[in-house]
Amino acid sequence: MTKQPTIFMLGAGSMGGAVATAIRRSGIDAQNVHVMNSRPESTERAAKEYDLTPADSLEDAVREADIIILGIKPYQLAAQLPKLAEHLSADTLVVSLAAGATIDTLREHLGGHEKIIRTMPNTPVAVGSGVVAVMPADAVTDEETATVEELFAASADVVRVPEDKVHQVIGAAGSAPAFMFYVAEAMIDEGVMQGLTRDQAAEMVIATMAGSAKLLQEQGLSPAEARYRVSSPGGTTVRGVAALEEAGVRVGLAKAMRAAADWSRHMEEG
Ligand SMILES: NC(=O)C1=CN([C@@H]2O[C@H](COP(=O)(O)OP(=O)(O)OC[C@H]3O[C@@H](n4cnc5c(N)ncnc54)[C@H](O)[C@@H]3O)[C@@H](O)[C@H]2O)C=CC1
Ligand SMILES: O=C(O)[C@@H]1CCC=N1
Repeated sequence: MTKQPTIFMLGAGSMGGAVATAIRRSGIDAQNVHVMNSRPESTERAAKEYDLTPADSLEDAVREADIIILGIKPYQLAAQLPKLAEHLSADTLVVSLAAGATIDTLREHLGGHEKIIRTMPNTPVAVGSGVVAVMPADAVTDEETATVEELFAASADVVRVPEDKVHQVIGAAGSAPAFMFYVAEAMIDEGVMQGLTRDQAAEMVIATMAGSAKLLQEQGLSPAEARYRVSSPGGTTVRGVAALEEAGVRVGLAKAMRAAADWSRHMEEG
């Protein structure tokens, strides 16, 4: 393997932690992944949980990094990025995970730094089954983008998209695990309502969700075709699907994706 990059994770919470796990899974050693959270105790906790190296000094961590991953909240970027700017080398790659922060905004907060890759990941990267959309700034070379994509390759479907598609990506991937969890939660609750234990209901619903996704991926069927194959004429499934239609679940899911995308646009407008 060629020399490993030195990576600095600024903020390893829900998403940064998942990305840190992906980076370690890609084969980067713990000594080459430095982390800093809001407080020293939180930094120590994240370093332990994700098997990373705690950073003592922001200045040193930024100076030593080949790649900096921004895992802080969008509203913190304006205050925190200028602190990084003065220690950045021109060729340090800054990778943002943040919703609602454009490459132009990031560049401005980083004092004109050009080597920026915007991404939109989702939390299943933690278990090696995520999605990461990658949006490089114009000044980033294909080779630099590939270096970052390699960090995610073992943990996610990596998709390069133009930056203006990020809002649709948030609805379909970034926020979407929460929509799936919501569906799972509702189905588990109803299973309990009907007399299954919570453990039984959770096991069945989660295994069915995972199995259904795997079936679509492996058999290449459209979701509609896969659904038809479950639906016996005059049987139980068609009645269930009719109830979903009556309850407006299809429209509800579409509205959820649209609301997430609309809010993403709103965040970018500031
Ligand atoms: N949670 C998710 O599923 C997704 C989140 N994102 C993006 O990821 C980013 C992080 O979101 P979450 O992980 O959900 O938030 P979080 O609140 O779980 O994590 C934020 C982390 O930043 C750290 N932090 C706060 N202030 C800091 C400072 N001054 N210096 C260093 N670290 C600091 C906190 O200690 C915490 O670990 C956001 O920009 C969000 O838009 C993107 C896609 C999905
Ligand atoms: O809720 C959020 O704003 C972040 C971005 C996508 C998923 N979580």
